[in-house]
Amino acid sequence: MRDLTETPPRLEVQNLVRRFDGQTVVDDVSLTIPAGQVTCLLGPSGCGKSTTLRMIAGVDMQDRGRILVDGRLICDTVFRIPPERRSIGLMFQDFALFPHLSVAENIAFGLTRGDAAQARRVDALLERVSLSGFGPKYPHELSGGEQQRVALARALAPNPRILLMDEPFSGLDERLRDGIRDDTLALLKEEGTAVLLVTHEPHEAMRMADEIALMRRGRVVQRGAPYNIYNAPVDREAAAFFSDINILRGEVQGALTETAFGEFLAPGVPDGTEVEIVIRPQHLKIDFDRAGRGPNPTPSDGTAARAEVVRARFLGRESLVEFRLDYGGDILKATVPAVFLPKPGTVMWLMIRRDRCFVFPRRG
Ligand SMILES: Nc1ncnc2c1ncn2[C@@H]1O[C@H](COP(=O)(O)OP(=O)(O)OP(=O)(O)O)[C@@H](O)[C@H]1O
Repeated sequence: MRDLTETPPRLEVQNLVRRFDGQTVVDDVSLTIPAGQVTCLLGPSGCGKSTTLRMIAGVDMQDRGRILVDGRLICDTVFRIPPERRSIGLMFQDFALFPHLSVAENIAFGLTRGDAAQARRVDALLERVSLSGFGPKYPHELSGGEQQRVALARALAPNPRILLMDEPFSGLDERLRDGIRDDTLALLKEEGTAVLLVTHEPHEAMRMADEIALMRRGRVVQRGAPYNIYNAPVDREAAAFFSDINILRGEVQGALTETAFGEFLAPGVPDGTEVEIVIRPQHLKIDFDRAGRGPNPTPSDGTAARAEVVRARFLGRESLVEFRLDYGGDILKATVPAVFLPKPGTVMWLMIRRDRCFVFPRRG
């Protein structure tokens, strides 16, 4: 129960369910977004992100659940405020600018027509998205990035309480995207709008979000700040969504599991349970062989394991080196933020940053 003196969240989604042809595509999704916060709904293609957004926008209707804006019910399964009265702005991947309207007319589209305040708002937004003087132009005269900025200005013009964005950067040139993401975020923060942004790109969510809601097969499996989602994933799949991962397998005996890197703690896991230890490639440490010996064990990195280089590639920002462990023969990938290209067959020693690996009971 919420304290009645507390300000309600700008957007609250409670237990949304949507089924198509007997298939549940959105399965008990709940979200809360305060004013001024950007939440990214992140997940693979087909997991139900856009369907969730469409229900909040009011262009699709849920089979179960409620949607509230500033504590006021806007939609449940019997009551429904129409989309245009929800004070929710929309911005989609294709920008959907009206081709027969000028830039200024596009931005003014959702505003009360014809007053001086409207003209001022359009001018201010054009200036804010660095398109002063573009008002009389038409969408086909603009680049993709410029169209994106007009679409953003149009969505924000009526001061919506909430802005829903569905893959808003995916139509843009990859090299421009990060700059446009940063500019967009700065504007959203200035306006103080609550934003729900749908994306399948972890990089985009990490860059834009105050909070990430990680979605999989219709369900939100984890919510939290980008740092927490990345560094404390709920399961192996959640870890793998953000980067390549390495997996070591073991069986628990006495709350410990034995690996090539020594023993790992598995507190509370019953004896005989198979576990997976997940490590991101940047959290493997590489050391040289010293006449058949590796570095000494440390409390933070455990025991070193002997391995041979299988392959090394330079990727621009980092080198990716694949190793085969002597013990068990597993292949592990390590990244090094430098040019590091040891020859195949080179013997090296690997250590694992214990504070950066996750132990999960093995599934299926
Ligand atoms: N109107 C519809 N009728 C039937 N099935 C639908 C309908 N809309 C969506 N679906 C199905 O629901 C599932 C979720 O679709 P949704 O578009 O929400 O996924 P998404 O996570 O946004 O994926 P993407 O990133 O590819 O857009 C998909 O399997 C899709 O085929």
